[in-house]
Amino acid sequence: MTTLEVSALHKHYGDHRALDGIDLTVGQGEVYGLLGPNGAGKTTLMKVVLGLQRPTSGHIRLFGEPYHRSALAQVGALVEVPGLWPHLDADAHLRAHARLRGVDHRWIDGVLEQVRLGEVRHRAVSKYSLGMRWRLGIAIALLVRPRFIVLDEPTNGLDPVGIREMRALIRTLAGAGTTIMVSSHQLGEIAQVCDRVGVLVAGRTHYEGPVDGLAVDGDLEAGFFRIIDSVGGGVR
Ligand SMILES: Nc1ncnc2c1ncn2[C@@H]1O[C@H](COP(=O)(O)OP(=O)(O)OP(=O)(O)O)[C@@H](O)[C@H]1O
Repeated sequence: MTTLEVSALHKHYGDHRALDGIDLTVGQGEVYGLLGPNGAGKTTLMKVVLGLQRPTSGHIRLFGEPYHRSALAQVGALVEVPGLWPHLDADAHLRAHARLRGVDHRWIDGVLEQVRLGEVRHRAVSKYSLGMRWRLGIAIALLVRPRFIVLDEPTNGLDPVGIREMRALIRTLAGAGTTIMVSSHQLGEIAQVCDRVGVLVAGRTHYEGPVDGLAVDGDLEAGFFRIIDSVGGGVR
């Protein structure tokens, strides 16, 4: 069973083709890495999949069914920096989101443990590190106990410790059977955590397959740049 199938997906802003015929498939239980230079269309793709942007044309299937917004109840997402209230603590954030999404408050304890924020649940978010803020964003996404999680650059701005924690969290979630799509500029991170990758350049899919298949003589970066160079640098 596939979790996500995207075919011939277009999103145009006037004359600008942010997505110019994307094809990709995310299998159930897979950690799928979305790679691509700035402006490749990674965030736009995620927003379209999450129903935050309307596609210009193309097809999406979620959980094996034609796209329908009701399926989004089983999808958790963190796209761009999580919107948090600095003066509130993690507990208050999760209670507010649980109320909004009709989720039982009893999940909150478990979710806080999953992202390892249990000990600081009563500390105001203004005193959190960036890594802790990202983890709270993921905790909010986890409240609905999603089958599929979409994470847009969750290691952006994190130090090596924060990156390692995020990697561990992604692995834990995947180990529990959740399908994950994660975008990143960190090739090494993607290689360590993902089963398969898709490389987008200028709104199109230029590679999809195992991480190893992207590398040239074992060099992931060389493989990545070979793709980008083959499409004129992907500059937009
Ligand atoms: N609302 C918008 N209106 C017009 N153009 C947009 C809009 N959103 C995105 N774009 C353009 O669409 C293209 C794809 O942007 P997108 O943010 O999806 O790329 P990305 O791969 O996520 O880039 P980055 O790695 O920098 O986050 C870019 O050229 C961007 O300028």
